[in-house]
Amino acid sequence: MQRRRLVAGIDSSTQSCKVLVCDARTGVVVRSGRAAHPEGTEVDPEHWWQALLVALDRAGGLDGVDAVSVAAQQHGMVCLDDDGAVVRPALLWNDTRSAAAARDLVREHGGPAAWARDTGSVPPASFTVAKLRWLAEREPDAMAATAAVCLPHDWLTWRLRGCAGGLGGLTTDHGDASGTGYYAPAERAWRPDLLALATGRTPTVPRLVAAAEPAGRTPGGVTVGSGTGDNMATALGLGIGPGHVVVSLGTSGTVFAVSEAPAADPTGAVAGFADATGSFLPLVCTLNAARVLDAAATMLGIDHDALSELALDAPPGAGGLVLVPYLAGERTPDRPDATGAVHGLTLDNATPRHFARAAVEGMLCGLADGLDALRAQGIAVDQVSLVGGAAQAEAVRRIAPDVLGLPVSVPRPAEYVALGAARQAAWTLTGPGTEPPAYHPYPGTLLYDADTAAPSIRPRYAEARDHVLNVPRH
Ligand SMILES: Nc1ncnc2c1ncn2[C@@H]1O[C@H](COP(=O)(O)OP(=O)(O)O)[C@@H](O)[C@H]1O
Ligand SMILES: O=C(CO)[C@@H](O)[C@H](O)COP(=O)(O)O
Repeated sequence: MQRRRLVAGIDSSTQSCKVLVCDARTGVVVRSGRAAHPEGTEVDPEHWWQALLVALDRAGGLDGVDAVSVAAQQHGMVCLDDDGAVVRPALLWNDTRSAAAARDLVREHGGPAAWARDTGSVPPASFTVAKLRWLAEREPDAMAATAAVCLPHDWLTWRLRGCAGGLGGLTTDHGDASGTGYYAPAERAWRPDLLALATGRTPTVPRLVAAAEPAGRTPGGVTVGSGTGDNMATALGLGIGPGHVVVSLGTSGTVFAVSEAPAADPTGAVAGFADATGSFLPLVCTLNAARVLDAAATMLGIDHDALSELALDAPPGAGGLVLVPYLAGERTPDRPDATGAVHGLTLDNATPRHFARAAVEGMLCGLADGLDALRAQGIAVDQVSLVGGAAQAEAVRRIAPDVLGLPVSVPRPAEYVALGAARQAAWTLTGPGTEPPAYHPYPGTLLYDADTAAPSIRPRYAEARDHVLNVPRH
């Protein structure tokens, strides 16, 4: 009898590292492990590596595993010197200190329309290109010491491969590369001119590896897939097709779809990413999702289950109380210096339950704006799937259809980023020219419908949001 083949998928996201070891053919999870990442928007990549080793160990290691792939938080700036050592802690996607650098770059390369045309996106502070410009201006010695620049998943993939080939052995995939700001998704090629514009130099960038192509092997001989960004991996894990939109509520809130055509939104709301299969992944990202609920629960001194119960005990619209959720600044809309705000407070709605409801509604309204931005780019929206840590809250699932204006399906809670990475690893075993295996490992998707009696929540939110956005920048 043939031995069952196993694959490992790794999700190195903002808050933690998760590992799934799965049956290569079906995606059924055989074993799993996780480990926490440190807090903060600037992190020494060594912490990710150590968390990966712990999570992998908890998942039983790579024993019997035929292939492994890493998916990770997008955009993070990992700078390496000539010897391959990390030059300084990585600036993460949610670090906004590069906001002015992003604005300068947009102007210098001819404005938003030119960036959208050339790279599919108008780079905000989150993109690697803006972080590199910040580095060149603020830490020129670190920039001078930077011989190569790569992304979190590139670096972890290289470490898994024992750093084989030195800096020249670094690899990436087209999906994650499309979040750098120096890559053209429509041409599937790097834009060294834009890297030079940001840095004044031409550091080495990783070799682009196609979908289903291996990046190499671990020292123990396990095949290593190209890996990808965490959102691209979610799309692979869910196996989404045209018309199917995903709303992911992790540290970031993302709204995305798979598309056959590259996006180029000059308003900057939609990032025109590539996906991990050779297609495209138009995506809207907010800086404020699960942590808005974390903060609301902390403020009320309760846990997530109690927050969810309270929110469901308050009327739709929270009696006019509106929470604008820009707690970490915001990326969409591009207001890195914005702060959160509470509007419409009255004696009647000044209760924990109204506040809990306003937190859930405010977080979801940010994503509903994202859905509108995707539609404005001609993306069909027939169905919405809700995933990520905050999708586990019953209040989020039940309120989401009212705010998003669509029925919402909630796939069984699972680690879809890690599952997508595992699916990519399995695909690497069959190689280019083949289809990825069909994974249906999680029956039990729940469908939530809109409450037809719910008042419209979004107009009030839009009023409060615009009030916040109209506060002059200082
Ligand atoms: N039941 C729940 N209700 C609301 N939020 C939750 C719940 N369970 C987990 N979370 C939140 O989800 C977040 C982690 O989600 P995850 O998708 O793993 O994030 P990331 O991929 O960014 O690391 C944390 O902020 C956590 O507090
Ligand atoms: O910046 C983006 C997408 O452009 C984020 O979605 C990051 O990729 C982080 O993801 P999570 O840790 O929130 O999953």
